[in-house]
Amino acid sequence: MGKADVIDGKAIAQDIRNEIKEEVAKLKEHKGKESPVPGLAVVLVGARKDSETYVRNKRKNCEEVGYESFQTDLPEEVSQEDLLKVVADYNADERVHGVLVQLPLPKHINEREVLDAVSLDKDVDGFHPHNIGSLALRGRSPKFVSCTPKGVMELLKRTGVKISGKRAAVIGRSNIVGMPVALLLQAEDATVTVIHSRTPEPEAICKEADILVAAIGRAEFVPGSWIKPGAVVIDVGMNDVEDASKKRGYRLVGDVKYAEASETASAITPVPGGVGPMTIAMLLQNTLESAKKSFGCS
Ligand SMILES: Nc1nc2c(c(=O)[nH]1)N[C@@H](CN(C=O)c1ccc(C(=O)N[C@@H](CCC(=O)O)C(=O)O)cc1)CN2
Ligand SMILES: [Mg+2]
Repeated sequence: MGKADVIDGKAIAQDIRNEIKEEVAKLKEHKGKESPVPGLAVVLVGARKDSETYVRNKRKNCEEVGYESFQTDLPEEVSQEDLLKVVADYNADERVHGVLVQLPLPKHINEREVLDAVSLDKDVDGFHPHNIGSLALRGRSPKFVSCTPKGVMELLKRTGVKISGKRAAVIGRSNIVGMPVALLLQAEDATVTVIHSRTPEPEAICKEADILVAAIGRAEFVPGSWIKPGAVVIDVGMNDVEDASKKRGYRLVGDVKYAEASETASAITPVPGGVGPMTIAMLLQNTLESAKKSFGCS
């Protein structure tokens, strides 16, 4: 296929888990035999297959690095009040250093109120408005950066991509990916343009971008002809496309036409195996940071 280097998010995420595992072992040595370990609590509402898979993977990854994990499964019809009570209990639980509610939530739940209810000190998803808002303010840093945007930045850093002074384009302006990624790139001194559904001539903007981040959730929206020669392409999209030849009846594609873009880019993330695996690796990293603060060793 193309000439671009493949940015192997799966392998980088494994490196990060190995690093975390070592740190947890050191933490245990440092704190002695009776030492507590980092703890992550996940709240899952309803029975969406995809959410169940992500939550199962979070648990598996916690086990791999030596964390304790806690999980509460609630029925689809759970009341707002009962969900908030579970969050409040985990907020107060000393064994727990990170609390997250798996998204999306059922329609009758007020998602904003739920995200606001997660303790700022345990907001390892970084979805609390205080954490997201701090990204936008110079001189202020969030306690936690949300996992997918943090994963994008980590992939760029670990691949040795220079960000300062570069032009970046971010396609998509969602609260949990596009907007924070744009702010993080800007904080690293990139000149960032955010492209959304009303942006005139997105193609012209993309063609100028040294770093292109696609996060709109539209299957293969970006053709290879939009890529600047030598650009680094980070594809955050995870779109299901029907495919009868696959066991699960669909295959996963990104927001970028991968084969075409690989001909022009210098480096590109695949889907699957690019940004996706970094999300949980960054969640583990945030949980470790939180635990270290609570143990007084950061
Ligand atoms: N509370 C949260 N909810 C959701 C988040 C989140 O960060 N916090 N992100 C997504 C789901 N997610 C983790 O929760 C997640 C999504 C995808 C992957 C991943 O590894 N994807 C693989 C492909 C998986 C597949 O084959 O289906 C990849 O891209 O290689 C990990 C975590 C929404 N909700
Ligand atoms: Mg800031």
